[in-house]
Amino acid sequence: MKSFDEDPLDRLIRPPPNETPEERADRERKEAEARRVSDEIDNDIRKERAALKKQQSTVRVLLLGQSESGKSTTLKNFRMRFAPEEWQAELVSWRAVIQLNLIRSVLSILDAIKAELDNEPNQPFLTGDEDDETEFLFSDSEPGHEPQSSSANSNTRPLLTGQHQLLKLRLAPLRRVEADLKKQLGASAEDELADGAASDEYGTLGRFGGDGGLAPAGGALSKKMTRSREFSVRRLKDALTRNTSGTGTRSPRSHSRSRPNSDGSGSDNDDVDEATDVIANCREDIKTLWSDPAVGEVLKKRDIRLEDSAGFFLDDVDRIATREYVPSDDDVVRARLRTMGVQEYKIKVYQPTPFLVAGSGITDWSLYDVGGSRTCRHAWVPYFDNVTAIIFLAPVSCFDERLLEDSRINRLEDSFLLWRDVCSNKLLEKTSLILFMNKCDLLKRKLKMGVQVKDHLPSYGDRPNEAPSVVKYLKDKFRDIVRANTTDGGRVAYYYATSVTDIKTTYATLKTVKDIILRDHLKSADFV
Ligand SMILES: Nc1nc2c(ncn2[C@@H]2O[C@H](COP(=O)(O)OP(=O)(O)OP(=O)(O)O)[C@@H](O)[C@H]2O)c(=O)[nH]1
Ligand SMILES: [Mg+2]
Repeated sequence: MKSFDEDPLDRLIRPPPNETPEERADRERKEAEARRVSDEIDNDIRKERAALKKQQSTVRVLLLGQSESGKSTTLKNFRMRFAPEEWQAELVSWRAVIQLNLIRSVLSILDAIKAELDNEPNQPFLTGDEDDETEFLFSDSEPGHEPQSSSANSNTRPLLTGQHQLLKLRLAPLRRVEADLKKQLGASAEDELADGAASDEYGTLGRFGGDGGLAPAGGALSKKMTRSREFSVRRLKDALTRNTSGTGTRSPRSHSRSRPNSDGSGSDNDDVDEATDVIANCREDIKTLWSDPAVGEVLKKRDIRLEDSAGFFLDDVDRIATREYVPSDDDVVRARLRTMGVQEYKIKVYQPTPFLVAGSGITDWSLYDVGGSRTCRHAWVPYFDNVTAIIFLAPVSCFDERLLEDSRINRLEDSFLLWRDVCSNKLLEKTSLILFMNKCDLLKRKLKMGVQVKDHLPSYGDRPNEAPSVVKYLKDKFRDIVRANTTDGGRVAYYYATSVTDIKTTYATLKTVKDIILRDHLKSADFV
């Protein structure tokens, strides 16, 4: 009689009766192989689960916005505060970038001097599309700005003398240093080509063409002149590692010891690379150039405002053009290096209670910094998948400026269109939206100088021409775009007025933003 206690499974796996030793060995071999395969599968499943968990627990933040909106600057602030060791280790390798920024300003002045000495007319920044009359939200009256005619120079007394000619010659070695530094950082010919050759093939996120139809703005020429010297690198981390030692991989000076400094003191530091040495030798000449009233007049006449351009370090020559120069936090935050493609930064952020993940105080963050010019924007979309938060940078001081890559488009208009694309993108439906209305310091400066918002943004009407009122007005506009472009009109976005070159106030904002992102992340991952 069959026992009810008998385990049916046991019966199945029980060795057959009368098993020969050979049969037994064969069975055991097969069983061992089956166990090995089973263990392997279990292992793979475990690994996949761990990877998925890690991916889900990684906070992914995308920095978006047009070119020169402040994305990389925001990222630098973030890394400085939340990955301080890595930041400190990287500081010295930014020296070459800052030196290049400084040289760029000097060479822009030398170009202007050359143009003046050659009696070249001030070239207006034309695109060939000036007939397009389409109006959007913005108008382009810029009272008082008239392009200069080519005969404007001929009747005036010469501003420059032989002294300026001499200064130009003495500073000429900086052209070679510029080329050397770019090579060292790995700025490719392709990158430099991209500087001036942006097409309008891509709209905001690839969907929109330019419909501003506006005449060129006054500041465009000055921007164009400095922009043509702008550079970028394919992989910032690689470029910086090449310079990590500060002097290590950079070529030692070869000729400079025989040359006295422009202050006549002679060079005394043998352990310095050639670029730093040449720049230090040029210090006094750079100062003379920048403080010269006639040069100032030439720049003004040619509508070149270096102070307003990215990576402006001419007021810091005394500190930077030395052999001992080590960049400060502020310098690195203000340094300009155009982003190409998408650059990923992984950092570990320590988060004290109450947002602990599975008992650990550390969260993995992946921050993505993207190139903001129109030709770069098609590269953003693949990163929209599974992104925790977007920090969108909209420079609010740009209400009277044009895109460098398409001078028909007002920069503020471009930011609105881009924000609209982000808000309405299905892939980003669950993503936290954080808007930085950036460059408030420049907005204040511009309004103080008397630039009228309503002249460029007619709908602003007779509201006060003051920063708080402008920021509030723009915030409402951005919020209206969120409401109009999301399925549930109640989607929450977070708005901040920022000046991200101010590292102190930005720290306060970033602390709040970090908490918001983490809270939303934990909520969506069901950790809380
Ligand atoms: N005064 C001022 N300058 C700013 C501010 N934010 C950024 N900048 C400067 O503007 C320049 C451009 O900033 P980036 O952060 O490089 O701009 P980006 O958005 O990364 O630009 P792309 O890499 O071209 O897409 C830099 O020289 C910054 O120092 C700000 O709030 N105030
Ligand atoms: Mg950038």
